[in-house]
Order: sequence, then structure tokens, then C-alpha cells
Amino acid sequence: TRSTRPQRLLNAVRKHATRGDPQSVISAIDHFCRHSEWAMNIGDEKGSILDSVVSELNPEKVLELGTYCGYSTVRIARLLPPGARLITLEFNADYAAIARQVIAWAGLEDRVQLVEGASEDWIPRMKEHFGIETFDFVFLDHWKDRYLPDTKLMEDCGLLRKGTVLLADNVICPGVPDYLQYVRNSLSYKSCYFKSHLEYTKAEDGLEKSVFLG
Ligand SMILES: COCc1ccccc1-c1cc(O)c2[nH]cnc(=O)c2c1
Ligand SMILES: [Mg+2]
Repeated sequence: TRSTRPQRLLNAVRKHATRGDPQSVISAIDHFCRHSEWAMNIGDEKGSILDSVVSELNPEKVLELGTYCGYSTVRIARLLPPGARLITLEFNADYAAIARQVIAWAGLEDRVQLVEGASEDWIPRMKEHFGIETFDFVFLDHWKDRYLPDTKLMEDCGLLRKGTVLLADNVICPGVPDYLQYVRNSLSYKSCYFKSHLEYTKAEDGLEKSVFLG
């Protein structure tokens, strides 16, 4: 049977990246997506913005919504101190299977917990199942129609605290108008837009950074 694009992306990581070297995994995926097949990783341009937000914040507890092949998981986890924890939720079992292997190739499995399932099922279980009180940083990169309901669900579950930072991918392309309107107009958030480009293309896209004010 034909291989899938995520499987071909993993093959490129195994062929070109060094085990235990997260930067080489990132570079191998970016090279594959620029020169072989486009894939919906955040990419190197928006990825540098993600890096700067994470480095400035130094979060202990991180939630990622939407793992895909684990590219942004590796980008974030490589910047975390060994005691920090990143929980990443992926609905698609095939993507999750590839992501586990990409994360392991980068040598970051000790900091990452990949959970398969729907965000709306797992967000209410973060406290009792993972012993999480609140998150310091949340990266939203999953289904665009889930950004707003999942943000409201995290608020209702008490998973956000004064100063928690939400960073949302694709706020222009494909776009998340309802989420943008909410975080930009709610008195509970201080929001700002980082203009960039859709991964590996010249199309406009950007990241929205929103600080929860409690
Ligand atoms: C399957 O659509 C791929 C695509 C096609 C055209 C434009 C944008 C996207 C796109 C880009 C992304 O960074 C994404 N990140 C997370 N979940 C997505 O569905 C997603 C989609
Ligand atoms: Mg994205």
C-alpha cells in the first residue's frame, strides 16, 4: 500500500536527522516540506516566533492542541527545562503514531506526553488524570472550529491562571475569525498579532498571542 505523507516525513527524519538532536529533526522536516512535500507544520518562520514566545516565558506546564507529526512539539520541548512537562493532544491516530516516533528520534520523550483523543474529552480531565492545576502556556494548532470552544472550556475547567499565554497558529490562513474576535474583545485577554506567512509559502498567516488576565 502507498505510504502516507506523515510516513514519508518520518522517513526523511530517520534518513537526515541525528538521534537525540532536536535541531536536526526540525531542519530535516523543514527541508522535506520545502523541497519534497508541503505539510502543515508551523514551519521555520512562524516556528521562530513560537521559539521566542516559549523562551521568554520559560513555562513549566505546557498544553499543545494538535500534534500532527510532532514538529512544533519538538520545537517547544527542546526549549523546556528537563523538569517541565508538555502534554500534546492529537485526534488522528495515524498522525499520533508518527509523532511519537519523531519525538522519540529527537530524544524528547521524557518531557512530552502525547495523548490520543478529542480535545473536548481530554481538557476536562487534565486535573484528575494528569495532576495539572493550571497551564503556563497553551499552543493552539488543531481544528480551527475548536479554538474558541476549547478556550472557553479551558477557562471553565480552571486550567488558565493570571498570566497564562495562549498562542494560536493559522489565525489568517485557514483563519479563526470567531476565536480572534473573542480574544481581541474580551476584557479577560490582552492580545497581539504576529504577522508572518503560511508555512513554506508566501501567503500571509500569523500567530495571535493572548495573555489571560484572570
Ligand atoms: C489541511 O489543511 C492544510 C492547509 C491548507 C491550506 C492552508 C492552510 C492549511 C493548514 C495549515 C496549518 O498550519 C494547519 N495547522 C493545523 N491544522 C490545520 O488543519 C492546518 C491547516
Ligand atoms: Mg498550523
